[in-house]
Amino acid sequence: MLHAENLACLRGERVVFAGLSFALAPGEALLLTGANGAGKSTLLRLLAGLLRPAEGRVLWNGAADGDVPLRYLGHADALKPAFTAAENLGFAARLAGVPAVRVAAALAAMDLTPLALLPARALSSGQKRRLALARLALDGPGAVPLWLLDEPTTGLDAASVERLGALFAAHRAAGGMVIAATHLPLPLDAARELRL
Ligand SMILES: Nc1ncnc2c1ncn2[C@@H]1O[C@H](COP(=O)(O)OP(=O)(O)OP(=O)(O)O)[C@@H](O)[C@H]1O
Repeated sequence: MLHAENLACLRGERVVFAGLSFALAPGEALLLTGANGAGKSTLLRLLAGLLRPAEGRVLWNGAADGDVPLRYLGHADALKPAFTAAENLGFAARLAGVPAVRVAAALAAMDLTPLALLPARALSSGQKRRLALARLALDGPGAVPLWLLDEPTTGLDAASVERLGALFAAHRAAGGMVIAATHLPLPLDAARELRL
C-alpha cells in the first residue's frame, strides 16, 4: 500500500504543488493529468526517490523510511545506442538482478523479437519506446509492485499500446500498482485520476 501525505515540492524557488495526498492499494492505477508544467513528472520523480519533498512524506506499507520496490521509466528511453535491443535488456536485467533468461520473454512482450539483434540506434522512436517499456516485462507480474511511468505511450502504435495494456493488466492482477503521467488515454481499466 502506498500513501502520499501532504506532499509539497519546490523546483527552484517555485512551489510546484503542495498539500497533495493520495493512497494506492494493490491492483490499483492512478493517472496523473494536468497542463504542461503542472508537476506530473516532478511527482513521479519524487515518488521514485529522485527528488525530496519540501513537506510531507511517502509511506510504503506504513513505513516512511524503507525502500519502495519500484520501477521508474522517465521521458528518456535510457538505452545504450551501440548495444542491440537484446543487449540493452540484458544490461537492464543485470542491473535489476533478474536472470538473463527472462530477456527473450521481455522482448516478445513488446513484439521486439525480430529486432533483437539491431543496435538501439537503428530503432525508430516508437521501437525505442517499446524497448524501454520491455524492461517492465523483465520482472514477473507484480514482482516489483510499483511502476512509475512518465508518458509511457508517447510514440507507440495501436498494437503496442494494446501490448502495454496486457502488461498492465497482468501486473495489476498480481497486486501490482501503476502510476502514470499522461496527456493521452492509457490502457488502464478503472484507473483513478489525480489532476495536478
Ligand atoms: N530541473 C528543474 N529545475 C527547475 N525547475 C524545474 C525543473 N524541472 C522542472 N521544473 C519546473 O517544475 C514545474 C513542473 O514541471 P514538470 O516537468 O513536473 O511538469 P509536467 O506536469 O510533467 O509537464 P509536461 O506535461 O510538460 O510534461 C515546471 O514549472 C517546470 O518549469
